[in-house]
Amino acid sequence: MSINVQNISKHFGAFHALDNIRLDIQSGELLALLGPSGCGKTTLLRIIAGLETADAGQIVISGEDSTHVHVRERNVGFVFQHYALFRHMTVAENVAFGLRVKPRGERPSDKQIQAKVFELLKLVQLDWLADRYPAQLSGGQRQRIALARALAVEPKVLLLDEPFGALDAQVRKELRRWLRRLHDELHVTSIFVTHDQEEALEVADRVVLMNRGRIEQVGSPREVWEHPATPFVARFLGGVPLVGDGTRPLRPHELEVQRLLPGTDTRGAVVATLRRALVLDPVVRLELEPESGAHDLIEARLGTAQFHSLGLREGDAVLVSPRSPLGAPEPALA
Ligand SMILES: Nc1ncnc2c1ncn2[C@@H]1O[C@H](COP(=O)(O)OP(=O)(O)OP(=O)(O)O)[C@@H](O)[C@H]1O
Repeated sequence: MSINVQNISKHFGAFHALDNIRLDIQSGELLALLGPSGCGKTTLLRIIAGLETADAGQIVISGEDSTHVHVRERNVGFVFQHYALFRHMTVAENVAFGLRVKPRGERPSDKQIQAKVFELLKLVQLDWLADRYPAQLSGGQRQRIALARALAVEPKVLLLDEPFGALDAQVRKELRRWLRRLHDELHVTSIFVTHDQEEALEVADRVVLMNRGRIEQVGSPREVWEHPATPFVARFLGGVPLVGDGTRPLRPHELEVQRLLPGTDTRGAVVATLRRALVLDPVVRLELEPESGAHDLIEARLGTAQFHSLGLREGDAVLVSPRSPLGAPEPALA
């Protein structure tokens, strides 16, 4: 189901939380809303869901103006970071919930509900946990059950608000790959909110970068990564404005790092101290502290072989400059 967000604005008192948002989401797409805390991601998601009303603009779902359609009628599924499962119900009862509360005429039979629950638990690969209670599950398992519960009513649209936000880094990584595979199987139009750029770039078909209630850029992960449309996007994707004002911030893979030797020409470059080198073969992430204090820590990323050939140790002085030519191939991510 396609979704058209048409000129949506929202104020909270005098605060302008969303400013004339226009966005077309294609049927079957997995879209990430990415941006810093407070930029309006959740507000936009809640307006699409019908949990919040906009001051102006329309939400069109599948060609129908849904702006004033009640949340119950919109047929959207939700998974939120803290959208707890019902503690007193087993996993199977939780997943069945949305079907059991359907009006009598639409409610499937007990047998159909049981079959559907089993099918969904298999889909999220947790059918062996059907009789457990939420307290007996890990955080990651709980979020997978929350997703199964959201899918039970066959929503037209799936909305996920930082669904893996409360989980540790390793589980997050596993779950986002799993979510991508699940989406490839189901093709439910899905929007997920995250402030984690890696998560958005890895999982989504397209990424919407938001800043202070506005959209800065919409594009495929590759487009936004390779061609950030605004300095904000470049900075948000890890860039630093290395060489003076007015130039595009450079991202970690766009930086060259050399050992600082006596007599080295430092024009157009930044002198820094290597604070930390994290080897994540085939890549090394470097944290560099600029001498001038003009920047925060700078992150650079080198291939492991190149890093070893420089023979750098933590505490060494280095010279950081734009890699030339810009757009040289990025060392593969770990
Ligand atoms: N009910 C409300 N009343 C007043 N202000 C609100 C309300 N809901 C949100 N805001 C404000 O609107 C702005 C956008 O909030 P929103 O939750 O959409 O941001 P977000 O991008 O999802 O942030 P986060 O990543 O921290 O969840 C914030 O500055 C927030 O303080």
